Amino acid sequence: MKDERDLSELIEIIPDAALVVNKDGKIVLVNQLAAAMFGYTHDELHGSMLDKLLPEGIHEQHRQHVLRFFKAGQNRPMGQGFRFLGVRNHGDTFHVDIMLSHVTVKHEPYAIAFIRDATQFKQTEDKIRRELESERKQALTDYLTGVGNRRAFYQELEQDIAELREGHHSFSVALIDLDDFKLVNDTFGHDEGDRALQMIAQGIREACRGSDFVARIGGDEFATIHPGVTLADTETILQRVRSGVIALTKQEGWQVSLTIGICHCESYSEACTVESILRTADQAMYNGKRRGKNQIKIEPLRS
Ligand SMILES: Nc1nc2c(ncn2[C@@H]2O[C@H](COP(=O)(O)OP(=O)(O)OP(=O)(O)O)[C@@H](O)[C@H]2O)c(=O)[nH]1
Repeated sequence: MKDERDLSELIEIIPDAALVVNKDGKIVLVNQLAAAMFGYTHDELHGSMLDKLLPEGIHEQHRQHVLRFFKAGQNRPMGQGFRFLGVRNHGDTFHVDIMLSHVTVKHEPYAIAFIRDATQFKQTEDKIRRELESERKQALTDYLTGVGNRRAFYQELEQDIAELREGHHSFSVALIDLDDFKLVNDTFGHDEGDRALQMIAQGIREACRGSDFVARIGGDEFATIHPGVTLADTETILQRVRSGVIALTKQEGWQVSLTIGICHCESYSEACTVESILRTADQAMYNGKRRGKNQIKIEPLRS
């Protein structure tokens, strides 16, 4: 670039908001589009510090950024992860995408910044992020009861096994099967059966601790994971689950009891796999069913 005049003519004809700052962060040139974007007249911005266009909270961070930019000597194309919050004349903030290029005028280094209002872009990004998050949640939630589904249960269990392997907390898994639930459907109808499942899921969740995980993994079968517990703690929690659900269903006239099988993992061993933990808890539950239902059974985890 030959001189400042060339540069000021150039930035007026480009179709983006643009400004030129020296290495102290002072605005030495600004085009009409940039002034309008930030709600100033050209003269109000010309000669001001760039800080004027940024929220106070990021002034220091931005100064460091300018220093690094002049030191590194590299340009930053639009869309390469450089987004700042701008502040307009009247104080409202908005997201801006910035492209930075080095320019030398009479042997002095300057930065030329092309600025785009990213408000719309940011809103779209946020919307997509929220939609993805909600889809992810839905994919892991049981549609009827709102607790986790089978897929979520497997994910959670795999996570707990991985943490146990790294030496973290012990955990227990319980399979909770409703006794003679068919009778509820047969007596009160399927819709009432659905309502019973919803209330039972809620009852199980309320009887568990906040850190426990509850899922419905089959029609009338629930599963829970209890991190950081001893076997005795697990029994206490599941006694509470059992008596809570019995009281709740008695109150509603359904009279549902539970048979529960527990597998406790105290420390990591080769036997700590999803399959063998579930097989063990299932065996315990099956023993409970065989011995008359409405009880809690525990099986040791074997390889
Ligand atoms: N309302 C409703 N019923 C369901 C749902 N999923 C499964 N069931 C019912 O749950 C009952 C399960 O029956 P079984 O597997 O024989 O079990 P059970 O009657 O609880 O008997 P035991 O497990 O041997 O004590 C069946 O009547 C299914 O129709 C559901 O989403 N909604």
